[in-house]
Amino acid sequence: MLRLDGVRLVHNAGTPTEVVALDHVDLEIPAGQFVTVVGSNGAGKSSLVGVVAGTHRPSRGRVLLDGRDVTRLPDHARAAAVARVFDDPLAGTAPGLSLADNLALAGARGRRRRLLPAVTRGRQAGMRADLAMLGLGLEHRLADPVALLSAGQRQSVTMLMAGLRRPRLLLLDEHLAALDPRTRDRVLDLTLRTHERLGCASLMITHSMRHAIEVGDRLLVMARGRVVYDVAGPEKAALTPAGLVDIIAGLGDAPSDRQLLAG
Ligand SMILES: Nc1ncnc2c1ncn2[C@@H]1O[C@H](COP(=O)(O)OP(=O)(O)OP(=O)(O)O)[C@@H](O)[C@H]1O
Repeated sequence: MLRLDGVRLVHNAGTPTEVVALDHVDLEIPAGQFVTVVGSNGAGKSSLVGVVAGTHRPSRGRVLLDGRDVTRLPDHARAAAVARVFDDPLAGTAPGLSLADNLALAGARGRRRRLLPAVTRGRQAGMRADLAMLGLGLEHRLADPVALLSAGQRQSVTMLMAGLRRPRLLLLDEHLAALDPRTRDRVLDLTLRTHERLGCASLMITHSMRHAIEVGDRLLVMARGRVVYDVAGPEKAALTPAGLVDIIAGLGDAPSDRQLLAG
């Protein structure tokens, strides 16, 4: 589904602040596979997501989605196929619009029609059913502006909206990082259900060693812009948080305090 061939990404190329964020990245993720990604601060994880989403253009190499070369396509041209959820819970929703309008827009995203679709009674009932699954009481607040929701409620809605777009690829960029433990578990549960329901490929960046090991089918470790460790199945299941920290530390990248704390 997703394929990267020899991807290199250089920030601020040709200037004194030039940084090689990705180098020689070859990666193939089939539809239905859920991949977790860990690595120290600055290892290149967000750069990888940016290259796949189309916000960063590689200096070398190719990005293919379902066999189609999208390397030169901007992010908005990939929006129908790729949904991205950021670590900032306030980033994924339009605060001035109602919850109903945000959900309606999510359903229309990536399609040709740009106008806000009418929210019919039937659609409202569907929205209420989706929101009820979050267990946050949001099914009674369809008319409220999203700005009135808490950060955790907004991130839950953002995850719901990502699924409504029926993407082929879910990019989760530390999307659980800012949430309290209970909301984090709910959003993770919703993430996994969305992945299963869509049968899409998913790439989840995390600083939680436990999530990296316990969630998904395959685990990648990045260091200095490269994928340096790639495990799946029993080998992944046999890892421990402490062992994974040791692997990262052994790569010469000191694990951050955040990783150690996240365990
Ligand atoms: N827009 C940018 N301009 C210049 N350098 C950048 C930019 N974005 C990232 N970098 C640099 O590229 C490298 C990889 O950064 P990236 O954000 O991909 O790492 P990361 O693994 O996601 O880190 P973190 O865990 O801290 O979020 C770092 O050295 C970073 O400073």
